[in-house]
Amino acid sequence: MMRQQKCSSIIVKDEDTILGIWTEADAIKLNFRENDIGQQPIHQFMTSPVESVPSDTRVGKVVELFRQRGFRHCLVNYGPTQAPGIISQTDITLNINIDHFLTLCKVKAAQELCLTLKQDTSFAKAVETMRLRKTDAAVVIDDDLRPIGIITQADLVKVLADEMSSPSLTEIALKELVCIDNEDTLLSARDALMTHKIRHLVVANQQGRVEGVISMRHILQFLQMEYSSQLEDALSKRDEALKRSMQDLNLAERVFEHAMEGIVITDPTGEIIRVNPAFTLLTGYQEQEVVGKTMSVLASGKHDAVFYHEMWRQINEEGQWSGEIWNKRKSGDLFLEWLTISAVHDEFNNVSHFTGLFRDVTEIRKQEEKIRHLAYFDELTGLPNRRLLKDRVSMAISGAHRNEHQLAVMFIDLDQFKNINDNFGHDVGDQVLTELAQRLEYITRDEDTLARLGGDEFVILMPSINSYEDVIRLGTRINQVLKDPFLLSDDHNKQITVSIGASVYPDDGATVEDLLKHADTAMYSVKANGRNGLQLFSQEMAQRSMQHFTMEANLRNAIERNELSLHYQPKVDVISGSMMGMEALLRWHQPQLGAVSPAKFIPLAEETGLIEQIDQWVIDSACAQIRHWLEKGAYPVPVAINISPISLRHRKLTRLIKKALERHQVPASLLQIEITESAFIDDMDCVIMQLQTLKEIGISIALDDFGTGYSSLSYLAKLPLDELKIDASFIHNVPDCETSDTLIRAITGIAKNLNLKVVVEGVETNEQLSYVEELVCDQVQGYLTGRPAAASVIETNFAK
Ligand SMILES: Nc1nc2c(ncn2[C@@H]2O[C@H](COP(=O)(O)O[C@H]3[C@@H](O)[C@H](n4cnc5c(=O)[nH]c(N)nc54)O[C@@H]3COP(=O)(O)O)[C@@H](O)[C@H]2O)c(=O)[nH]1
Repeated sequence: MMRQQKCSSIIVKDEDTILGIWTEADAIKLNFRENDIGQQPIHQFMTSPVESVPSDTRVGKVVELFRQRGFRHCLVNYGPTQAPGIISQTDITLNINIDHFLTLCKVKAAQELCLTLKQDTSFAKAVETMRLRKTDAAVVIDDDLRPIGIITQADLVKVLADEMSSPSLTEIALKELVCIDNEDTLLSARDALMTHKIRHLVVANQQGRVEGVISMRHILQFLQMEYSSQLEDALSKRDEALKRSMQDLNLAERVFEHAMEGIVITDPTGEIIRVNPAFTLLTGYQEQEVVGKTMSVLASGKHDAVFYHEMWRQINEEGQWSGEIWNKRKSGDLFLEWLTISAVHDEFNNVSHFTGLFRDVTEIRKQEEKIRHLAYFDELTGLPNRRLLKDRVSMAISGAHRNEHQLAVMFIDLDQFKNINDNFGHDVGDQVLTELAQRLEYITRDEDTLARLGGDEFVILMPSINSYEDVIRLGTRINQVLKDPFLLSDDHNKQITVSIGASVYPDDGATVEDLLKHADTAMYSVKANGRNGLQLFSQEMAQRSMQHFTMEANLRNAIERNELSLHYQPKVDVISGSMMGMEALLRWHQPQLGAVSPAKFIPLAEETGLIEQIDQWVIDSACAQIRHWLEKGAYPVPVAINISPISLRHRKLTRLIKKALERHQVPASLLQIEITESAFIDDMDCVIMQLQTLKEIGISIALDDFGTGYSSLSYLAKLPLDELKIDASFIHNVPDCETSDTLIRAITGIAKNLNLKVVVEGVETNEQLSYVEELVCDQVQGYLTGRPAAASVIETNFAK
């Protein structure tokens, strides 16, 4: 029946019920050794149940089914009203449009190793072998192994149909044997199968040796394999993409939820759809309070319609806008935010959403503003700083130059501000500076600039003055506002004074630097002359300031360069004329400048802070010298050293002196300290404490230059003094000057009452000595009894 119908399968039915299918492949299941094989009922050998697919099943699915189950046929169901059809591998191979693909593939990629049967193999044996090897074709070969025919499942069906009993293989392998090269394309293999209407081609290599067979099944299986691998590839790519997009979505959600920036998503009309938690945190609005509303819920009212119009124009034209915008929190507080609005487009390039991303920049802007302010203003007083002052002076110079007028720069420095800091602490110092700034601001004009350069230095710029008188008038006003004392502590008020130096454009300089430098120089001149005053700059000052500068630079190296030395001046007993002591006087021999007077360099050292180092050197050198004299066996007399008020304020002074005495093994009784009245001006208690300690260890103390300073006699009783030295200026005027005479007598009287030794300084003449002899004075010190001299020279006095 199959041969008549030229088909490869038969559906076996019982009435309308399909029981199974019998294909050529099932023929291989038959036992061809049995004689009545053709009489066996078909249901014993058919495949049942029949695999079926709905008619709309995709070809790929059917191919996959064939591959999984090893079928070559499958029933196609058209529903209850229509008879089913059969789809075979051949149908698929012939009908799917895969020519292009088949051209690209070679026969060897799809061929199958074939079963070869010698031509004298029995038919039953051949069928058995084919069944066991599960092959649908076998190549019959001659004794030289050359192919002479091919047996397929269709040939087995033919044997059945013709009821042949034990035919030889050459009898049934009558079908044309078509060979194909294994390098040929699958397309030519398929075409050869169709052209010759055969199921199998023998695949031979270039030498004509049988390599295998290829059939429609093999071609289809190959396609199927390729198809599934490509499908698998496509599916895994799709899965990967899906996974990635899920991850992306997940990530986007997490970013949305945890972002520090507020995020708002609106629909194309601007209606809010979603906001993130940061939005709530920044604006105070919960999501449900803003969903369905527009962003105008946050409007601060600080921006006009033009601003918003321009913003939306940019979003519509460029898809994005970024900028700073003031918005309003739910609480009503305004805040500055950095906002980026972006348009989101769908696949048709229509706006599907708008996203707004913002962060609160109010604090950052405030900080920036603060940094900008700090760059130009002093933090403590809020006044313009040096940088801003320089800008203003520069502008004022341009204005003055253009309009041909004068301007003035006043340099103001607090007198003895260091003492306030040292004694009352930096907080009180800051308070004084702040109050001073306020008082100065009060008296400056709107057009003036009051600046703080740092420390206790202030500058007033007067951008336009009519004459020098204006500067002096302002100086007077400054003194007036300083008349009221400053409160330093609950029980301590202090009147503060300032030293002011002024320079005027164009007379004193044409540049910012020159005007400031010259005002500073003038201010220093006030300091040098006892502070608390106003000085206008002059050219001589410039010269002096230059010398000052050179001297300071040299003084810094004086100790290391061994340029300092001590000279000694005898203190002589008025009655006996014996040397009772010596005063060590510092000498500086600078190679270029020559001998520089201590009257010049000591104030400079005090100003620059070098004095402490110098005083240390003096203490150590004097002790070393005393030890030297002691070792030489010289008659020991106390050596007085001058200690600056600045060193006296530091507690470490007593420690230094003690150490020097120890180091050089000098008895404290051979050392005397000379101090001046100015040492008590600022912190008398501290100085008294230091002196008491020194006194306790046996050092005697002399008060120098008495009568020239503050001469407040009340403190004399409080001080642990041993000696009072009457300043040389008094003795120079006696006996002619009555005032000096009265004063000397009064001073000696007080000293005697306080049980203090009296030394008269500056005695140069015998007349002055006679005068002193009449008084009840103890000692004299002056050129008459001995000029200050080097240690080696003074040694000769010991003998006297
Ligand atoms: N802190 C320190 N100060 C010191 C030190 N050494 C000196 N000085 C102080 O420098 C000032 C000037 O001192 P100097 O130039 O040495 O002058 C002293 C004497 O040479 C001078 N003198 C002495 N007798 C006479 C005299 O008969 N006539 C006259 N015209 N001058 C005379 O007087 C100065 C001594 O002054 P005083 O100290 O007040 O006794 C001076 O203030 C020194 O104190 C130092 O090491 N450290």
